[in-house]
Amino acid sequence: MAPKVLISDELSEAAVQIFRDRGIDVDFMPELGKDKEKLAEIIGRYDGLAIRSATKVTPTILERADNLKVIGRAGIGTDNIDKEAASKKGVIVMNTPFGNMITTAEHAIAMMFAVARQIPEASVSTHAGKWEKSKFMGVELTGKTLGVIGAGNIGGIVCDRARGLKMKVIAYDPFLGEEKAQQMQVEKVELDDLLKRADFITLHVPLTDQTRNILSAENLAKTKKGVRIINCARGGLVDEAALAELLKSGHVAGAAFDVFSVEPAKENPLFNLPNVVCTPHLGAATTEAQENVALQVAEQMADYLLTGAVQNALNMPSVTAEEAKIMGPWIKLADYLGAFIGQMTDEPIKAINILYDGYAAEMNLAALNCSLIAGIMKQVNPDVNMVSAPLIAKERGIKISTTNQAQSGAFEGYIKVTVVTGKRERSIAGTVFSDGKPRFIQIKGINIDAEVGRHMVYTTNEDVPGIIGALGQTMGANGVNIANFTLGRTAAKGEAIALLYVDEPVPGKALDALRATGLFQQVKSLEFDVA
Ligand SMILES: NC(=O)C1=CN([C@@H]2O[C@H](COP(=O)(O)OP(=O)(O)OC[C@H]3O[C@@H](n4cnc5c(N)ncnc54)[C@H](O)[C@@H]3O)[C@@H](O)[C@H]2O)C=CC1
Ligand SMILES: O=C(O)C(=O)COP(=O)(O)O
Repeated sequence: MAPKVLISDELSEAAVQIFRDRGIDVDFMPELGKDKEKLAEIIGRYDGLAIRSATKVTPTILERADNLKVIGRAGIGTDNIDKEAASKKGVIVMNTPFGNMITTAEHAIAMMFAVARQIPEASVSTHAGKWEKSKFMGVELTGKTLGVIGAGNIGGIVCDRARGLKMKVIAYDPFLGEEKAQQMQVEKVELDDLLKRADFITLHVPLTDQTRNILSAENLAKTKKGVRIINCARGGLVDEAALAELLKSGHVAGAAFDVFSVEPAKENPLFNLPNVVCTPHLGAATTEAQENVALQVAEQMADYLLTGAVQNALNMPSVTAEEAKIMGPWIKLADYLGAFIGQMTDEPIKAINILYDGYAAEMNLAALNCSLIAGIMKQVNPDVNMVSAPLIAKERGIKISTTNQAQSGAFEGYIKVTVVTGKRERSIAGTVFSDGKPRFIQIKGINIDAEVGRHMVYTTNEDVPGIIGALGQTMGANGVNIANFTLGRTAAKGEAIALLYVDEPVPGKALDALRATGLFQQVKSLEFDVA
């Protein structure tokens, strides 16, 4: 059945066409962004959800999103998505980090001009036939100091455009390297220095716990008298009430805001103050940007739903379409290795150590790790997937380490996983043969060559005569048909293991009967997600 995607925001219709062209069923219901009850009611039907900033993806929505695999944000900011809840639910969150950055930077520059020359108010007055030429005295930008808070993609473009306007640009961004700042020809400063020196301040940081209220009442009070403040990033970054007071007192000469702490903003402390320019979150609102982000998000979501390729995800490593194709069997192998060891382990896991050898070490290890950890964690919670597994493992305090090494043996490459519990260490290794089939190649250090079956039985025993007979007889007596089996041992009369392939899940009484023979140290039925 074709995957189903819901578009619950005002995306360009270009996205609808892309989904359809790629064989995805799509419902275009932009009104749902404002109707959280209705969204919660129907979200369960969809594999994908495409949004902008109006749709709030809350834990309540995610709770009902039983089929959801991917949320695509046609834009940059994802503060309207509860990413932790999405990760726990195993839903990938992706955005389009570049599609609207130029447009948004241009809006910030436009807002800076608008507030420097009071263009909106002058326009309203002129329309009213007032001709108030002396009322609207402005300031020049040339030679003024622009303080940029957050010099990433958008902030970086703003810096570039501002330098073109002959402004002196200073930037506060703890993650901006000195070398990069030099390349951008901006002076990297501390926040207090920026607040003290800037004639104009523009914000370009995401809204996070660290940036919330970054222009607090206290920080606003440190600004230079006559400063003008532009916010085209997010509401919540500036204390709007404190700013309103400083505007009224004349300490702040003007403000230009595109974003507000509550949106849609029906009322706000900044509304109706002189020289405050407001736009309704128009930063990304150009035909070019909307086309870019809609096309990109639809392609990315379709790629993921149809091929497993992951691009621009915030809670999952990227996997290109090409990698998804080559790595498919290896991702499956990682899942099987995890599933094997997860089913064998009853005690709390302390650490998972993963070794990648040869060919395997050259792959996208982050994605293989996610699959392997998911294979293990699924045994405890069947809802875990590649997205949620690392988070759940971390929550349980499981230490994960990976090592990679050049080809060391007969195989072109392999993966070996060792799980450490309070009682023991257990390991299994596997590879993918040229037929594209994953194989287990070593269990407990004993070499074996075993394909992966849907229903299997694993036994360990001392290598003595009569074991195979006992296995066959006991299974037969309990109505279990053995399709195939594989054996391995350390040495003659040493430790031996057997893997049986059976047609159906093995009944408990058959396993008990095997145990009752007294011939086996371990008897365990195993299930694998084999198509
Ligand atoms: N008004 C609108 O329509 C639009 C608004 N935006 C907003 O703009 C934000 C920035 O977008 P991009 O530049 O593309 O993101 P980005 O990730 O390229 O840049 C953000 C920068 O902020 C810096 N940063 C993070 N924490 C900081 C802190 N505590 N103090 C100072 N700097 C910090 C980062 O180091 C990074 O360089 C988005 O997160 C979004 O909220 C984006 C697009 C449109
Ligand atoms: O991309 C972003 O972060 C934006 O804020 C744009 O928001 P919008 O898609 O216009 O609702």
